[in-house]
Amino acid sequence: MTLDRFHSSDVRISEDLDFSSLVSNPALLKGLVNSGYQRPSPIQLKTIPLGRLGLDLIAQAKSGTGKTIVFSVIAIEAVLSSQQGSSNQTTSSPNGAAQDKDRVIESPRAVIVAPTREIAVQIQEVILNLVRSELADRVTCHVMIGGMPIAQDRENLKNCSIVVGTPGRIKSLLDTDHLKTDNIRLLVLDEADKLMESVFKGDIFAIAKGLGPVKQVMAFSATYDDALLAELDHLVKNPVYVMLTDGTPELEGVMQYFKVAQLDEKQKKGSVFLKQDYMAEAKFSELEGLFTHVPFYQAMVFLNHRGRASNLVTFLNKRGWPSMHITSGISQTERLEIMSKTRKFELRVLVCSDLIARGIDVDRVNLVVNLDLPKDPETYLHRIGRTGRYGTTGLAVSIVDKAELKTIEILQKEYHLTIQELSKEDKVFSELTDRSKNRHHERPLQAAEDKDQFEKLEAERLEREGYVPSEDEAEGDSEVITEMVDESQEAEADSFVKFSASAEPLPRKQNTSRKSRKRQHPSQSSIPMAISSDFDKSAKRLRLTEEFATMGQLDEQEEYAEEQYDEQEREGLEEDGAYHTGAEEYYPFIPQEAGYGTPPMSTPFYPFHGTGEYAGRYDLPWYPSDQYAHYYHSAYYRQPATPPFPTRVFFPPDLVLFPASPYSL
Ligand SMILES: Nc1ncnc2c1ncn2[C@@H]1O[C@H](COP(=O)(O)OP(=O)(O)OP(=O)(O)O)[C@@H](O)[C@H]1O
Repeated sequence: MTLDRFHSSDVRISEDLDFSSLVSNPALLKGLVNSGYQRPSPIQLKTIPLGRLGLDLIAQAKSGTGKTIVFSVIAIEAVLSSQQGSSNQTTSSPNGAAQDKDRVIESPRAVIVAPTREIAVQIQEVILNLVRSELADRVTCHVMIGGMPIAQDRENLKNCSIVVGTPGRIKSLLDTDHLKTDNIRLLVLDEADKLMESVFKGDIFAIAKGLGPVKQVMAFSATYDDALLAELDHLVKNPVYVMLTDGTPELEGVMQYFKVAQLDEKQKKGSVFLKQDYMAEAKFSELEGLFTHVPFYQAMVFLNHRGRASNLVTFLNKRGWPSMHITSGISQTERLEIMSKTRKFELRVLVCSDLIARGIDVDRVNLVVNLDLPKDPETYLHRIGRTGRYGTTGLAVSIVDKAELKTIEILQKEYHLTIQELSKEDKVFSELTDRSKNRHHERPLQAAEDKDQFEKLEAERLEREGYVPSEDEAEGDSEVITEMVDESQEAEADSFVKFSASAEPLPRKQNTSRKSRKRQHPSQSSIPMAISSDFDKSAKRLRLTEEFATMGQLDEQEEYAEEQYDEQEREGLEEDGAYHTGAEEYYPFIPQEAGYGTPPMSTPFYPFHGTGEYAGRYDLPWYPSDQYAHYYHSAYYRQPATPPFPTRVFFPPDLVLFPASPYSL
């Protein structure tokens, strides 16, 4: 439900029209009104009539301006119109509702593909809301995504008018002939530019081919670049283009700021490892300051590091901000649970990777924070588009280190984004934090129960305000580790280290999926070679290559690839209809007596630091010796670096694994 409140021109239309001029079926119209949609947005006004005519479309409109409704309405209308005149046509009541005795058994008429499971689930919810009151018997919609039992999909396909899913799962249902294509007339690609990237492209083209020639294809996104548009042209024949933004699709209602996190003098002298760690901590405490001063209802915090995501969640929960995190390493059931908690307002903060930078719609999110900057400007725009939904207002703050400032400059200069500095001394900051003023990013909470829930969460948090971290947490055992570093080489090593920012204009990374790396013998991998050549025995330290320094970081492409891998590789395991985590594939050798059991897939990889083949095969941060694996492990988890080391598990021929510390888990 959407409140009657300020909406920016991003979603306002000048015509005095409502949905009745766009939708002919009275039951669908009622569904729109019941879901809170009165007046169409510009993209809805322009695109729904074209889609209903059966035209191929490539449409672009800013984040949160209602693209989902466009293709949902077109898909539902396609189902309804295909039922007219067919032999199993229902007897409709005067208002368009079907009689029970005439319940329609459907084979799919439309397939909607989205790059992530969360987006697919969200689209299904929108469609079910639209058909709930009067069309539930005529339009069935099921979501088919990786990480969930495929047997359920096969069952659901026995009566399903609209399939919504992720590429890998849809392709495997097509390959196994469970998804019948005879009646499919419409293919929708949501977040189409993402679906044209190498991770998905093969599957998308295979799906389009599998569906046969006579299809309407519609593609939607907030961002396209020329190369991806050219790819799309091979798929969407003779498209009508509806492009609603010139240049950068910056949302009018989202104010963007950046804030620089600093190290103190003592920290600046730390080792490169420790400086990374200190910077992460400095960013955490900037975030805490921001949360304490700037009022918000819900926030999404993006970062590029799985291990740090779980550390941040621990940090925030201790301080009274109920938080959870979603990255690709989390099992699908858990991911859905976390999204549901976010939607129910049980969480104040969702910590996430770029997996959910796109498409996710949580109306109460009025603050987005980047703790690391993303790799490309499109992802930046998608991230900040998680607030300011449907022309409302929101705040986006990037907490950056000095190196990342360069990326901010690129976003400002080359992409013409208005990102202002936010420093505590600023007027802007005091305005944002002045509770007596009408803050531009604050929006009313929609439901009465939301207000109660907000008060409850705030009261709980205030009780914990003034949380003092334990000594371990505050200082750790970093001194011990610092001593291991030869300071004379500090500057040299620093020159190898780059955080996520780049002086180049935000390059795209190549797709290096876990699948491909997993199968590579370490001797074939460039990463171990690069490290070992930089291992200076006399100085007893590593010289960091850029690749090495960024290990442990999440890569957006890689995360998406992992989703695909999960879907395709586990297919065989799911024949019995049970859900297999795949842990047995990833950790076949971890012996029970080591004290772990088999870790679930949701276990982040980064508590482990390995050497030799183990690291190469399982995509762990790689070290040339157990000493250095331990060194990094200790620096990362703030454990003493002195022997005795934590339990070591040896695998032939030269495999060493350090267990995660209790601190990190
Ligand atoms: N006509 C409308 N009137 C009121 N609210 C609307 C309307 N259309 C969409 N909305 C609401 O706007 C929000 C954003 O819509 P939606 O998720 O479809 O945007 P989007 O353009 O697909 O965004 P993204 O690019 O992030 O995927 C949703 O909460 C939706 O309920």
